[in-house]
Amino acid sequence: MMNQAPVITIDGPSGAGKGTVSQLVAEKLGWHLLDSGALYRLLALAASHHGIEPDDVEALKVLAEHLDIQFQQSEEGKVEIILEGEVVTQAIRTEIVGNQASKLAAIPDVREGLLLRQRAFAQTPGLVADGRDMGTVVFPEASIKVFLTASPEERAQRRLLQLEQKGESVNFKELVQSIKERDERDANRPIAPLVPAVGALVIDSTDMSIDQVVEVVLAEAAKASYI
Ligand SMILES: Nc1ncnc2c1ncn2[C@@H]1O[C@H](COP(=O)(O)OP(=O)(O)O)[C@@H](O)[C@H]1O
Ligand SMILES: Nc1ccn([C@@H]2O[C@H](COP(=O)(O)OP(=O)(O)O)[C@@H](O)[C@H]2O)c(=O)n1
Repeated sequence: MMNQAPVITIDGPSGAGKGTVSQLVAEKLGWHLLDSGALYRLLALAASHHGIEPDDVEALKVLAEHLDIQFQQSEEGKVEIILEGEVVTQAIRTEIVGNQASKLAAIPDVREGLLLRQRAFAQTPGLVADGRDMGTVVFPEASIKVFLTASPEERAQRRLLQLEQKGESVNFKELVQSIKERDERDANRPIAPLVPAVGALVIDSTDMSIDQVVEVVLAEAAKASYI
């Protein structure tokens, strides 16, 4: 499928900073944003609401194709995520939902069910897409592909701070373990595994600030004359 609008893909493991960087780059460019992980998280939450078991592939595929979701801009400019009429912006961000999402994301029919929905985000003036397979599968024609990573300990530390800021208490060792398990599952699944796309710019953000990472991506955008 050819996408008319330019696309920047930012893939990588959990806690690498994809969501934060994608949002800042999209704001700077005035482009749309696709948080593809949110779709897998929403599917996991919806499946649990509907009592659909992880092995009921047919029901999961139908659910993926018909997920009733909305991304609504609030008055303060924040995006609220609505699932079947209920605000779930925070509810989808727990480690439990992330883990469940990663299990469902290994099912080929589920990925197929979400594919067209993701491609539909590629609208003018452009799209910044964040996930695991944005550059490899969903937008293989993307003009700029980034693979953003950081050490597992650094990613767990960032996630810890993020969860603590939200008032959640988490055990650091369990978090490192959970992140490593999720990385392993995402990287070793047979379909759309987490790997850098051919030609991707690999950024290891372990010792970089958010602003430094954003600068590197914007420099690529400038080279492509998007700025
Ligand atoms: N380079 C960085 N240095 C320090 N903290 C970062 C960096 N990038 C992201 N963070 C923080 O780490 C947390 C996880 O980032 P997030 O964008 O949610 O990662 P991802 O989408 O890859 O899972 C956030 O609290 C974010 O502010
Ligand atoms: N494009 C994508 C995005 C997410 N996912 C899956 O969905 C899970 C949650 O994604 P996420 O991007 O919200 O996770 P974090 O990086 O924020 O922890 C991941 O662990 C992946 O298994 C995927 O398979 N493909």
